[in-house]
Amino acid sequence: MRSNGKLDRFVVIGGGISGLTSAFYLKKEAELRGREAHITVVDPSERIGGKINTLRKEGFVIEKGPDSFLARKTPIIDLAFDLGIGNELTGTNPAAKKTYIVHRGKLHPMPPGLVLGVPTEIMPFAKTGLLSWGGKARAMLDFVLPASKAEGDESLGSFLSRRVGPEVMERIAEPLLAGIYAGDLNKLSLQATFPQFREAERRHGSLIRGTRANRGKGTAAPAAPGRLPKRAQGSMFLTFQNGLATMLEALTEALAGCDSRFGCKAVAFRKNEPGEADGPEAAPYDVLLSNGEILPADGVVITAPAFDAADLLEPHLPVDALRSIDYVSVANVVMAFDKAAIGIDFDGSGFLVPRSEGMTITACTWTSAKWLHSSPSDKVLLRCYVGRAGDEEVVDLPDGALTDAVRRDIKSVLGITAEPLFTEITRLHRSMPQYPVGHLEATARLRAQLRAEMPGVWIAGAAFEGVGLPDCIRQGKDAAAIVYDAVEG
Ligand SMILES: Cc1cc2nc3c(=O)[nH]c(=O)nc-3n(C[C@H](O)[C@H](O)[C@H](O)COP(=O)(O)OP(=O)(O)OC[C@H]3O[C@@H](n4cnc5c(N)ncnc54)[C@H](O)[C@@H]3O)c2cc1C
Ligand SMILES: Cc1c2[nH]c(c1CCC(=O)O)Cc1[nH]c(c(CCC(=O)O)c1C)Cc1[nH]c(c(CCC(=O)O)c1C)Cc1[nH]c(c(C)c1CCC(=O)O)C2
Repeated sequence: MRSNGKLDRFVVIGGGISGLTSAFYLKKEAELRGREAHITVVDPSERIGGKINTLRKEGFVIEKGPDSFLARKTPIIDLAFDLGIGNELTGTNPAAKKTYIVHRGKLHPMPPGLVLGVPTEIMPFAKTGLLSWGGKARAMLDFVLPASKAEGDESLGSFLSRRVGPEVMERIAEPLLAGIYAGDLNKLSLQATFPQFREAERRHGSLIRGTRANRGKGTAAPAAPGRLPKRAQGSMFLTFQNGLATMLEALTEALAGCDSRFGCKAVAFRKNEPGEADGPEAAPYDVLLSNGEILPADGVVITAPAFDAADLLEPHLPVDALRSIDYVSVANVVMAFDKAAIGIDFDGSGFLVPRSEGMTITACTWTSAKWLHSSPSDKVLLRCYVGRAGDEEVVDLPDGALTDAVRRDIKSVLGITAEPLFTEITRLHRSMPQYPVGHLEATARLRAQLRAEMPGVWIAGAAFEGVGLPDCIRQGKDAAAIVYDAVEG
């Protein structure tokens, strides 16, 4: 495959966590293989990191995008240690582990034993004020309803309403899962989001029984917790004590010697047939940039969102798999207060709001309680979320109207009327990919076509095999090995 005897040239499209990880591990692959690589990262934004966006201000560490990751998913922990920043990891405040759900305007603690909305302990579930007796009884039918014999994918919503009934789905599962995908459960693929649910039904004849059997298996602490700093051990969620941007800073340093084009978009992609392009610069692919530059490439990793990736690949391949991934727009409103002006000592990480409550916010994180490093000790930091599938117009309300709506909800649930010290609004348009039913097969087909028709080109990132930061990192790392294998031939 190599057309230039000395150098392997790679273009990474997208400077979010998937692309940066890919560039980092491409560099490592080159070292391992004893080869020399020239790597260029391209991104239309002037700012590195894609969705990751940490603001450090007045002693606060404010996450405007993702705020943490699941400790049991190790690729991000491996990357942290590969980057030499493992000692910066930190866990949630052990005194703020509870999560609440709003029901009829009031906060109810999530019953202990819920795993992703599935009850695994019967007593707390039986006692919760979140559900009616009918709703609880309907959920218990899961123990006796036969497992579906149908093969193939279905929606998360159809599965959950089949197994535990509409009330558990609407009052618990939907808000909880909206706190991951901001999605409509009736459209999200079960296989691409929670394949373990279907597996529980298949193997144990019941979602609840299966979830109980799996509880503790790989769900809590990460493998080899001993390598984590003490303050990170035993926590389900982790982050860095100076924010997720720590990872971007370490990656920037590790990628010194690589090239980048920030503020510049990849606009097209040319595949050169052998013999078609000549000269010392000739390469199997050319990536055309919005500034008119052409980057010759032996290997390309595309990590742009599916709709942007589709524009690039459309002239070469069928891209319906990419076009069928919808994206939901969300926003978050972060407010800082003087602790003295609030007068509540919150004992949880935050609360979720079911759609049926008719509020603007979908969730609220009591950030200063969940993450002790995030705020000075005499301050309170709240992060409120708006926008979910079917309710996205709210994201584009003008700043004043958005803040007013959020403050109305905070007043009605928490009684907070204090004036914020400052407010930070972040809008993330088309930011949450919604994996449609059949997503995994469609992705596999697309990748098989890429392998066959465009060796050396790969596609990875949040649109494909998991939206979580660790999943993006795993995909970026895999992409580096796959693309390098193809380039080395
Ligand atoms: C509000 C929000 C909260 C979240 N919270 C969490 C959380 O707490 N924990 C967690 O694990 N995950 C969370 N996620 C998910 C996670 O943040 C994302 O899935 C992940 O950051 C995506 O990384 P990525 O590199 O795949 O994509 P992105 O970060 O979107 O990067 C893709 C990049 O491609 C660039 N691009 C687009 N078109 C082109 C082009 N033509 N040429 C070149 N570049 C292009 C874009 O500018 C962008 O920078 C959250 C997501 C959102 C939106
Ligand atoms: C309770 C709650 C959740 N999520 C949230 C709360 C609010 C209160 C609080 O902070 O405690 C906040 C949140 N987190 C996320 C959203 C959606 C996007 C947005 O609007 O910003 C929202 C609204 C993304 C996410 N939240 C999470 C991810 C990562 C998912 C992954 O790694 O697969 C994302 C993109 C993690 C998360 N988030 C939640 C669970 C149960 C999980 C773990 C899922 C699992 O065990 O697999 C629920």
